[in-house]
Amino acid sequence: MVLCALRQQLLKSSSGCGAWSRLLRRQSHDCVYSSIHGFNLQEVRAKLQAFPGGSIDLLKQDSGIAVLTINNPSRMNALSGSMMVDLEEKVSQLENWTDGKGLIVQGAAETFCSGSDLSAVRAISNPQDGLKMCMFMQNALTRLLRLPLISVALVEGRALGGGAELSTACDFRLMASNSVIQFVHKHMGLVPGWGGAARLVRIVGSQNALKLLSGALKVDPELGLQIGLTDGVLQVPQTEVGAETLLQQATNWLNDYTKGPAPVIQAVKKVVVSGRELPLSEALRTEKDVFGTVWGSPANLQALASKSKHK
Ligand SMILES: CCC(=O)SCCNC(=O)CCNC(=O)[C@H](O)C(C)(C)COP(=O)(O)OP(=O)(O)OC[C@H]1O[C@@H](n2cnc3c(N)ncnc32)[C@H](O)[C@@H]1OP(=O)(O)O
Repeated sequence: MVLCALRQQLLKSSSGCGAWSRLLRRQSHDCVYSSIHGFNLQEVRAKLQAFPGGSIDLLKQDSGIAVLTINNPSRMNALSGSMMVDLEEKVSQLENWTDGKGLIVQGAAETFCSGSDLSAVRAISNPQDGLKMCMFMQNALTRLLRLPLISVALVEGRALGGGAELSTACDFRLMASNSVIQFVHKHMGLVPGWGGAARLVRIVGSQNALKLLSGALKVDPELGLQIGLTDGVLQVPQTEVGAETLLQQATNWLNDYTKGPAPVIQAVKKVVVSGRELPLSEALRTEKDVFGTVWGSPANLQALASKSKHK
């Protein structure tokens, strides 16, 4: 993300046309805010680091599926300032993971995330600091959603406030049978600020989003399925030995969408992101560029040679 400001500068000084400026413009989509918006990344990072606690743990597996764990159990996995910085660093690592295909975001100790750490929120309750944190988290969560990996939020227990917003920064949400997603912002005198409202409207439509935000409704798996916030329900394992854990169930679910070579899976995600976010002409040009990376690739040539049938 340090590169954002540089890219913006290059964009301004480039002639405005041609492949190079198009490439720069496309890459600069990764950041919502940079120095031209008065956003100073280093300053915000330093401010957030003053509120330590917990961690964000990343496990990249040989299968190409990574697990990102929000780990602050004594505060129901609330996000401290240092965890926000940690999250952004882990997103950077995932952006550079060439062998990656999928990502599962989960909470430690049987709950997802209770939002931002209220002790940090109280300490930075002035508008200037609040907006800086908001811009930082919008950048980090936008980059999370745009990763060239198929991502799933595994929601167990509660996803509250910023935790609910975090769940919308994944492509899919799987809810454990005992779980609840709740945008509690109204009860805190707030609205979502980490991009959660914009993403929610795109996931469930504006009517449902309005109900969820204005009523601070508790979304259980049944309601989640009904409105399209949830893509599947996982059974909380009983105590018997041999029962599948929620993480195993989520991995099995994700496996259906991540079978195949990493470059192909990543290309699929890229064309969907551009279709979702760009105006049609630009999305079509991006699709052409991504198509160019897989046409004649080893996976394509191998499939052609095997004369595969799709019965
Ligand atoms: C972006 C905007 C935001 O995210 S604003 C934050 C929105 N989130 C909230 O308001 C959540 C507030 N917390 C709660 O409602 C409850 O603690 C929930 C999560 C329902 C859990 O209840 P319960 O199972 O009874 O446990 P508890 O209250 O005893 O909590 C255990 C310890 O965790 C803490 N905790 C919980 N959430 C937070 C949080 N967001 N920030 C900081 N600490 C949190 C509780 O204070 C409690 O700590 P302690 O054991 O009293 O020291």
